[in-house]
Amino acid sequence: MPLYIGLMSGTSLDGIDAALVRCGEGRPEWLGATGVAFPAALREDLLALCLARETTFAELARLETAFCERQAEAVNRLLTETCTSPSDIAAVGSHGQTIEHAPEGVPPHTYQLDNPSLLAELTGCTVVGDFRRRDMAAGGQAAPLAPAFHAALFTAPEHTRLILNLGGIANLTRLPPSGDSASVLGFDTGPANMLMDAWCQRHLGHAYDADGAWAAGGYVDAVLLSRLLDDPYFQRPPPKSTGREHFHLDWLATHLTGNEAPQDVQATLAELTATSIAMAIAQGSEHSDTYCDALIPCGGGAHNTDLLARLRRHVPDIPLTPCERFGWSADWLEAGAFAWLAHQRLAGRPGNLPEVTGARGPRVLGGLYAP
Ligand SMILES: Nc1ncnc2c1ncn2[C@@H]1O[C@H](COP(=O)(O)OP(=O)(O)OP(=O)(O)O)[C@@H](O)[C@H]1O
Ligand SMILES: CC(=O)N[C@H]1[C@@H]2OC[C@@H](O2)[C@@H](O)[C@@H]1O[C@H](C)C(=O)O
Repeated sequence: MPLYIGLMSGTSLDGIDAALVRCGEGRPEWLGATGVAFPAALREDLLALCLARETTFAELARLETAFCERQAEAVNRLLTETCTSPSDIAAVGSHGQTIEHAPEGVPPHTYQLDNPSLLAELTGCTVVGDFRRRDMAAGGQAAPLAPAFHAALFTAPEHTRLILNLGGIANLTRLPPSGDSASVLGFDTGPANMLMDAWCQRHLGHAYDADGAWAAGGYVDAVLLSRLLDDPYFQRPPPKSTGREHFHLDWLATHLTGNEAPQDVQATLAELTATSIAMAIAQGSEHSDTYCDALIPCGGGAHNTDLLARLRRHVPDIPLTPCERFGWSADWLEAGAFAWLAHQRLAGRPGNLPEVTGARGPRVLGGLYAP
């Protein structure tokens, strides 16, 4: 079965994840992975671009090139670590760095910084890029795309499973036991770590709250929590997707009185993530009479013990089941999704689930860049 590399650099802006995956007719198989952190200056520049959304073409090209060089570093390191050569790789699936995601914009748009042509030159591999825009052109949200991959990986007869990605943003996939892709549910539930990371950076100077220890020592401010949960995004029915454009520190500031202790705000943000996920799980169960037997957390937030404890309290009936039990690491699942999506592209098969994204129909996603 052919080998693929998936590259994902998510909304947390922490760096590039690369996963080596064997894809064929059966379940995708995880073979190895590596990560390349962004140098601090690149991270700052990317974050500034996401927040200010103003730049020059020359600056855009500089960032795109620097980003692409880090991607090539990740691919080449993964090839070395796994004793694999570029000729063994059917394709590299490159997500790119989301700079702006505005499915409700006029016109709707989603922009991922990427240069698949340069990546093909730097790695000697075929590259598939630009995965999201075809779904959006067909009227979809262009996100989340991972649910189709989750379905290929985790669907099992007689099991209803939930996959929960805890990145900057949280997205939930609900897989029915039937394997009927039309019944898969998937959407972004709201912030996972994005607000907690930004608040932690502002008050402690740390990129994130390791294990959620700071949040665990604070008190949830019930009034603030209820104000945050009043945001219409949480009540909106799917299809829906979101990002940094909506959930940022200025959004949080509009709900603060200024008298809150920073640590209590952190605890409240952790509770916001857990509560909004629990609401999304309940929403997903409304039209189903099957019992969910596994909630599988993935993404960096799967390491946040405080967040997982809050989730357990909100959803006591569904066992939290480690991704590793299925032969995959929670840290590399999203990168694996883009390896699988590249495989779908080469096979001429759709990558989106229209029931998830709201697109007019299934579409083959991504453009192909030969080496
Ligand atoms: N030990 C840990 N304790 C607490 N949080 C952690 C830990 N390790 C990672 N994280 C969180 O995980 C985040 C990174 O997660 P991940 O790489 O899955 O996000 P992403 O892929 O960038 O985002 P998205 O899935 O929204 O695109 C960090 O920013 C941090 O908040
Ligand atoms: C526009 C964009 O980059 N969205 C990401 C982000 O990160 C998590 C969530 O928001 C999800 O919708 C998506 O990524 C995953 C890989 C997806 O498309 O399934």
